[in-house]
Amino acid sequence: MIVLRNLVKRYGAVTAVDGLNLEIRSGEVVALLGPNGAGKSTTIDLLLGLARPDEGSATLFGMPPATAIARGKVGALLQSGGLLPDLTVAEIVELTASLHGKARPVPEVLRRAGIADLAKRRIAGLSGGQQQRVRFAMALVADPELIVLDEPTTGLDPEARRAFWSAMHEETAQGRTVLFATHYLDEADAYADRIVFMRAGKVVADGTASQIKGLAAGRTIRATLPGADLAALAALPGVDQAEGRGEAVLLTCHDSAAALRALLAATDARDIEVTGRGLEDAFVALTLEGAAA
Ligand SMILES: Nc1ncnc2c1ncn2[C@@H]1O[C@H](COP(=O)(O)OP(=O)(O)OP(=O)(O)O)[C@@H](O)[C@H]1O
Repeated sequence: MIVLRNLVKRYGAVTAVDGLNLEIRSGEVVALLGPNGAGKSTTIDLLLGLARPDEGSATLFGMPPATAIARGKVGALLQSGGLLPDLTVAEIVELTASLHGKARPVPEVLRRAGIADLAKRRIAGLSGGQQQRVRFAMALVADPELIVLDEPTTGLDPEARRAFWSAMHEETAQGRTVLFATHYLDEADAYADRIVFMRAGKVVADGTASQIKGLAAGRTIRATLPGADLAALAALPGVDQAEGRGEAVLLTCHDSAAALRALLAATDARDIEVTGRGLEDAFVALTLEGAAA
């Protein structure tokens, strides 16, 4: 559905996107994650045809982006712009609908975006979060097969974020493909089937949330073990490092199952907890790797 081949975009001395390759298949929900300035928004601009690549190509549905968009196959929610302040909420969504051959009924779309009660309000008087929901309604109204969202929940309060994702869930249950850029690790973890991690204009990791978390290597075992011999624990199979914490020990492991078996066989450890690393650890690890490179 989306094919990006060797995409390069330069702004003067800055290479915002640096030889990016990405394919997204129909029905996938993909998060584009990465630190500030990684090139997420530029990638979205290139795939929507809003910026021209210096090298490489972007195709949507096998067509140039502008053609796919003109056919109403793509709905997009961008970070800013796109709202005419003097129109009412219903008017701007109707105007967007009128630009497309097929469109969903406007009242249904306003309900889905949680703004049915704002239909007669002028855009200029809305809060930032309410305007963001209007953009969401505009993205949905053409009944697109692909929805592209650049940081869709920025400016939304926690309840509005939850409502937004619940609405998105209903949309994806109908088989839509979604690509969203986000800074919120919990959103990528909870809502994406696949996370594409970008850094310095390149894709540096691509997989399910648990595969990406796995890149922050290993799990931690915590157990109560008074008077532990830390050197002996560090030498157990599967263990990389052993640290003391009062009466407890903390084992960093590359193979937690082997470490657990050995720990139980060799010691009287009790109150044992095994925890995986989170997406935050992976985010920091992937970002720092780049800083060191
Ligand atoms: N119009 C522009 N002119 C000059 N530089 C730009 C322009 N747009 C982006 N850049 C630069 O390209 C790089 C990538 O920016 P981009 O906005 O794509 O990153 P991002 O991952 O979306 O960041 P953020 O998470 O902060 O929104 C940054 O260094 C940015 O300063």
